[in-house]
This record gives sequence, structure tokens and C-alpha cells, in this order.
Amino acid sequence: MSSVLAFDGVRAYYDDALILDGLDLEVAEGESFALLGPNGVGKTTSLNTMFGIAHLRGGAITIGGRRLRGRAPHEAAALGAALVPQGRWILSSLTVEENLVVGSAPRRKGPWGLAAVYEMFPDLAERRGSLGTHLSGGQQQMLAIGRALMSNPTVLLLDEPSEGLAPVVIDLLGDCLAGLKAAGTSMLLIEQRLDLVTRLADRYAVLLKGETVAEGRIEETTTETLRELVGV
Ligand SMILES: Nc1ncnc2c1ncn2[C@@H]1O[C@H](COP(=O)(O)OP(=O)(O)OP(=O)(O)O)[C@@H](O)[C@H]1O
Repeated sequence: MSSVLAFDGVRAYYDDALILDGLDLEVAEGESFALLGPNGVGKTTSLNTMFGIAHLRGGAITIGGRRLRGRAPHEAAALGAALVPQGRWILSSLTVEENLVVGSAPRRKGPWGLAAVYEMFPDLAERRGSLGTHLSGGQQQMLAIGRALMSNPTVLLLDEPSEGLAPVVIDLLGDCLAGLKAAGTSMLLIEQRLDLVTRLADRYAVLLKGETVAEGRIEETTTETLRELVGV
């Protein structure tokens, strides 16, 4: 199966601070891949490097088989990566529907559009005219996911999607992401909730000080083993 996202010996910096020191990872088409690790090891930086926020100064990143130059934020989006960022970044002066339309900017063809997103998230359909910031935390997370899907991404990048959500809402989020996975969506998932990881991911890698120190298949591990590897 072809890879939708590959990091090959990636070295990335913020100014002079080296954060990723030879990171390798590969997400196959249709695969859900979890990037795990304690706070501050560089998980978000791997995404920031794709969008030019951290600086790629060694190795290579390819998205959908095409190499990223890593200088401009829109380049990764144009190649097919869609980000569901930590903290959700809902645009506060826009309605739900306007936030969704913003996500369609890369204009790739595919199954996702307003109708499909509203069918998947009926709460968003009901609130399409409300300001995005008037939604609950769970609804805002669904909006962030819906906005990313609007670009018909090759790979969906999810940064701590469960953060700040109540357990019952996390269960709903898990259902929604499991539905996307069943539909064949390729995902890179950064997530602290290891129960969600074991439910959703096919493979995992554990990051420590900017490089992977363990990796494997989720079906061959347990939540307890993952907890030990991540050290939480
Ligand atoms: N924009 C930035 N400018 C400079 N340094 C940063 C920036 N963002 C993160 N860092 C630093 O880079 C290192 C890696 O941070 P990163 O956010 O990638 O970690 P993480 O593994 O995602 O952890 P967390 O779960 O806390 O988000 C940390 O030392 C952090 O302080």
C-alpha cells in the first residue's frame, strides 16, 4: 500500500533549537497511525514542520508521494494534509458554516462537502448559522474535524482531539473517528488518551527527545504496555 505521509530523517528547528533529530515515520493509505510520547518531546512540532512553523533543515517529508519544501503553510494543505489543531482554532467571528467553507480552500475533489459534513455531524447542521465559538467544546471539536474534511484530505492530522472534553464527549468523538477510519480515512493521531489510541490506531510510534524510541502494531500491544512506553 502506498504511503500518504512519510518523514525520513527529519531534522526540525525553532530558530537554533533542534527539536526533531532524525524523525522517521510512515502512514500508509487507509491507516491510522498514533504518534505518542510525553509532553514536550516534539509531537506537535512534527505537524508544525509540515506547515512551516518549525523549520525543516534536514531529511524529507512527503505527502501523497510528493516532497514538501516546508516553507509555506499552504503547501502542505495543497499536497493533501489537513490539520485538526490542538486547541481547535475555530474562527470566532465566523459562523459554523463559514468556518467549514474556510476548510474547503484547497479545493480537492472528493466525497466531502457541506452536505456530507452536516450528515456526519447533525449538531453542526442545526447550528450552521451560529458563531463557532458559541458551540460546546465537543461541538467545536466536531467543527474542527469537519473543517479539515472539507478539503478532502489525503491525510488527516489530529493533534490531541480529546483534550479538554468530558469522558462522554470523548466517547462520541471516538465513535466519529472510528467511522472515519472505517471509511478509509488515513490519519496521524497525536493523543494522550491511550484508550482512544488502542481503539483507533493500527500502528504507533513513541517519540522521545525528537526521535522514535519504540514502534509497533496496536493489535500486538495493550494499553498498559503503551502507558509504560510513554511513561505516563
Ligand atoms: N513555537 C515554538 N517556538 C519555540 N519553541 C517551541 C515552539 N513550540 C514548541 N516549542 C518547544 O519545542 C519542544 C517540543 O514541543 P512540542 O509542542 O512539539 O511537544 P509535544 O510533544 O507536542 O508536547 P505537548 O503534549 O506538550 O504539546 C518543547 O521544548 C517546546 O517548548
